[in-house]
This record gives sequence, C-alpha cells and structure tokens, in this order.
Amino acid sequence: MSLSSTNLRVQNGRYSLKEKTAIISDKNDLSMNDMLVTKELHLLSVHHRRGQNKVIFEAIIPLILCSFCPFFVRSVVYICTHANGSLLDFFKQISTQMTLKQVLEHFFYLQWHWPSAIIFFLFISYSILMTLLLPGEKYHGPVTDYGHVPEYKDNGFSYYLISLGLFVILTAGLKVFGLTPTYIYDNFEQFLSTLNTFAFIFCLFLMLKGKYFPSTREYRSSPNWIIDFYRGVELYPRIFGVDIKLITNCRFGMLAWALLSAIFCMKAFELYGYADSSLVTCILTVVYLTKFFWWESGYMKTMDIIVDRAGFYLCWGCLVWVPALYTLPSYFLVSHRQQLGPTLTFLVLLLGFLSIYINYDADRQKLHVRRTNGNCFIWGSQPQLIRAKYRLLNGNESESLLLANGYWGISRHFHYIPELVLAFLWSCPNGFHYVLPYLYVIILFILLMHRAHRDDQKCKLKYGQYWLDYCEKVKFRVWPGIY
Ligand SMILES: NC(=O)C1=CN([C@@H]2O[C@H](COP(=O)(O)OP(=O)(O)OC[C@H]3O[C@@H](n4cnc5c(N)ncnc54)[C@H](OP(=O)(O)O)[C@@H]3O)[C@@H](O)[C@H]2O)C=CC1
Ligand SMILES: CC(C)CCC[C@@H](C)[C@H]1CC[C@H]2C3=CC=C4C[C@@H](O)CC[C@]4(C)[C@H]3CC[C@]12C
Repeated sequence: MSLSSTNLRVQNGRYSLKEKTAIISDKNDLSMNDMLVTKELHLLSVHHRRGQNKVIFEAIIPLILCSFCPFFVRSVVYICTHANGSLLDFFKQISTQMTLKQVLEHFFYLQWHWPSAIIFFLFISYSILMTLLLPGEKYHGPVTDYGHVPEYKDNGFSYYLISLGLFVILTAGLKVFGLTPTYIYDNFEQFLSTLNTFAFIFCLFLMLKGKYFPSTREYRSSPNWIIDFYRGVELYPRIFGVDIKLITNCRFGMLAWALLSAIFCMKAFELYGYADSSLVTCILTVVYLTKFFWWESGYMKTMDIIVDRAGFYLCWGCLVWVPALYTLPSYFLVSHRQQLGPTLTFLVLLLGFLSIYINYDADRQKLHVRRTNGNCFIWGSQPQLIRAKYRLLNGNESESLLLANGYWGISRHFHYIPELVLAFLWSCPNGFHYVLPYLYVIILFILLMHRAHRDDQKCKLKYGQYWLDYCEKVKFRVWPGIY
C-alpha cells in the first residue's frame, strides 16, 4: 500500500495524510526509528478511523463499559467478602435483601470515604514528588505525528525499591501508634469507591483538559463526549510537567498492586499466623512487579503509551481496575484460608520464578537481536532473521529485524504464555473450589488474546509481505499447534 499517495481524513478530520506527510517531511532532524513510530501511529489511527455516521453507534460500547465496569469491580469485591465467593448468593442478596437505594448505590459506586481519600492523596502526592525528585537518566519516547518527543526520567526502579523500603519502615512506625496498613484491607470497599469517584472526576477533567487546554498537539477530539471520555483525548497529557500516564499506570497502578498484595498478605498473617498461600502469592506478585519497574522505560514505548490515550480505559483502569481486580488472588485468600504445605509452596514459587524469567528472557531475546543487528546467538545457534523493510511516512525506507527462532520461533506471542502461567500460579494457592480468585487469569487471557490480535494487525500493516513471511514461518499467534 502506498501511503504517501493516499489522502485520507483522520477521524476528527483535523489533518489529512498528505498534510501529515508534509509536516513529517519538515522534521529533518528525526531519526529513522522516530519516523517508523510516526508511521505506526498513523497506521493505527487510520485503522481506528470510522465514518461520522458511526459515531453514535461507536459510543454504545464505551457507554456500557463506563457504566458497567465500576459495578462489576464493586460486585466482585463484595462477593468475596459478603457473599462467600458465590455469584448465586450475591444475586439472592440483591433481589431479596437490598433496598432500591442500596442497589443503586451498589451500581454507581460513587461514594467518598475521607480516611481513604486522605491515604490516596498522600500516596499520589508521594508518587508525584518522588517521580520529580528522584534522579535518573533522561530518555525519550517515540516522536509523535506533530513532532512531539515525550521526555521521561529513568527512575522507576529506584522509585519502586525506595517505596518498598519506606513501606516496611512505615509499617514498623505505625505499629508504635497502634496503627497498621491492614486498615486498607478492613476498609477496602470504601477505599475502592473513593478511588472510583476520584477516577471518574479525574477522567472528566482529563477529557475537558484535552479538549480545551491540551498539553501537546497530539490530541484527538471527537464530537461524542462519551467516546472521548472512554478513549481519552490526549496522548501525552502533562500537568505542571507531570506526565499523567506515567503516574497513573506505573507510579500509582503498579506500585499499588504490589503494596496491596503485601497488605493482604499481612492481614492473612494477622488472622491466621503463618499463611504460606498468601506469602507465595505476594512474593510472586512483588517479584513480577520488580521486573516491570526494571523494564519501565520499555513499557513507556508500548501500545498503552504511544497509541492509547489518557481516558477511562487507561486511567480509570490503572486507578481502579488494577488495584481491585489484579490483586484479587491475594484479597480472596484473606477471607478464604488455604494451606499449601512446604512442597507445594516450593513448587509454585519455583514455577513462578521460572515463568517470570521466561517472560523476561523472551522480551530480552528480541531486544538483544535488534541491538546487535543479528550478530549474536539464540539458544546456541545463529538467529534466523527476517529483515523486514517498511516505508516511513516521508517515503524513505527503513528496516527492522524480525526474529524467527528462539521464543519468537515457537509462536508469534509466545511470551504471553509464561505471563498467563504466572497469573495462574499466583492464583492457584486459592485452591479450586472458587472461580473468583481466577478472575485475573480470565481477564488477562482475554486481554492478551486481543492484544496479540491487535499487535499482529499493526505489524501486518507496517511490514506487509515480510510479516506474512514471518507468519508463514511461525504459524501460530500464541499457542503452538492451537492458535
Ligand atoms: N499483566 C498484564 O495485564 C499485561 C502484561 N503484558 C506484558 O507486557 C510485556 C510487553 O508486551 P506488549 O506490550 O504486548 O508488547 P510485545 O513485547 O509483544 O511487543 C510487540 C512488538 O514487538 C515487535 N515484534 C513482534 N514480533 C517480533 C519478532 N519476531 N522479532 C522482533 N520483534 C518483534 C513488534 O514491534 P516493532 O514495531 O518494533 O517491530 C511488535 O509490535 C510482555 O511481557 C507482556 O507479557 C502485556 C499486556 C497486559
Ligand atoms: C475495561 C477497562 C477498564 C480495562 C482497563 C485495562 C488496563 C487497566 C490494562 C490494559 C493493558 C494493561 C497492561 C499492559 C501491560 C502491562 C505490563 C506488565 O508487565 C504489567 C501490567 C501492565 C502495565 C498492564 C496494566 C493494566 C493495563 C494498562
């Protein structure tokens, strides 16, 4: 497909491809890689383009998701603690024991609990301050259509380690005053409803900010506010120099995930003494998130950051969805005690570490091949490479290496398998009596299968025949022999 000869209007009708090409051609100082990402972004935005008459139809799914997700999150947490993990009990309670007011409150999940709000604001202020103050080398995200180059400080790993250290110190300090972080477990529902209320107001603010005071020219405003609320308007919103996506996704969402798992584990110890199942879940989660923060600068170049905008999907997702649903395996263990015993403890930990390692190693293999331009060994032999050519938006040609052996020869997204296995492993200490603790695995499965499909589409658009050649060589998308 010759991109430069196509003159297509982008969704909001702000600029055509010809106009874009002209803008990009002016950017003589951009590197090839930057151009590549510019083209990717363009391809993805073209992919998402719809006719104006579809706008209303398109708003239906976002509307359902924005109204249903908070209800879903609340119900799940409620079922864990008040309905003995049973969906049936929950529906019985809703239909027979709750007043209409209670059902509506349950549905909208918009409540404010001051102690939770204070904890949240202290936490988010801490995250922002540390992000600004901690030293770190500067690095850049890919250049955008309008030539914006997001700049970040590589201090995610030190932020994570210091935060874990401070958490331990704070826990010991609070004990002196008869306080404990497990207060959050005891008030988790209020905590989540406060987060939910804040996240809704915040997403509304982000939408209005994007429409009227965008930080960069990288914003996409549609005539439909529901779509804008859900998908977001701005790609790189900043408030007083603070990058919103970095704060919500990494510095809040991922740290909250680690700390909540630790808090739930502490609560289990408070209740039952030594609780091996909670410990296993907590250790695996914390180690996995250590890996995440080690690789945070890589995450800032993924689809979540360069394609998805700061709206309900991403920001509400990281502020509410992640703390509530991603921590479910450890939350459930507090009210449903399980004993693993030393053999299973050892086995689950071992397999968990192995999964984290394989997931990390697959990411590393791909990066290593590209960094060395193929002058390396993959599992002891020469790498099998496809030198995939693609055309940049300014018409120039560039090349990427596609690895077709090692993990990337087993299937095209093999690294999602250890990610799923790990999720299963930190959920399985819950035993097999309930489905709820496996909700994270189920959600992750759907998310990753959809992501694999989305990524394949992106690569097909970008590399054309080269990608088809790779697909011919490596037939399966995720599951060897199956899919
Ligand atoms: N727990 C959770 O909720 C989730 C976790 N994750 C994890 O995040 C990490 C990142 O995943 P994700 O963001 O999906 O991105 P990936 O690591 O899957 O990277 C995909 C990109 O890699 C490049 N690529 C594809 N095939 C090859 C190949 N054969 N050789 C070389 N390069 C190739 C392409 O980019 P290019 O344009 O550069 O060629 C492609 O777009 C993973 O570890 C994943 O498991 C992801 C989603 C959800
Ligand atoms: C229906 C919606 C509210 C769903 C919200 C989804 C988002 C919260 C998640 C979408 C993609 C997720 C992530 C992608 C990659 C990641 C790398 C991994 O190593 C850690 C987890 C994560 C950052 C993960 C976090 C949640 C999402 C942003």
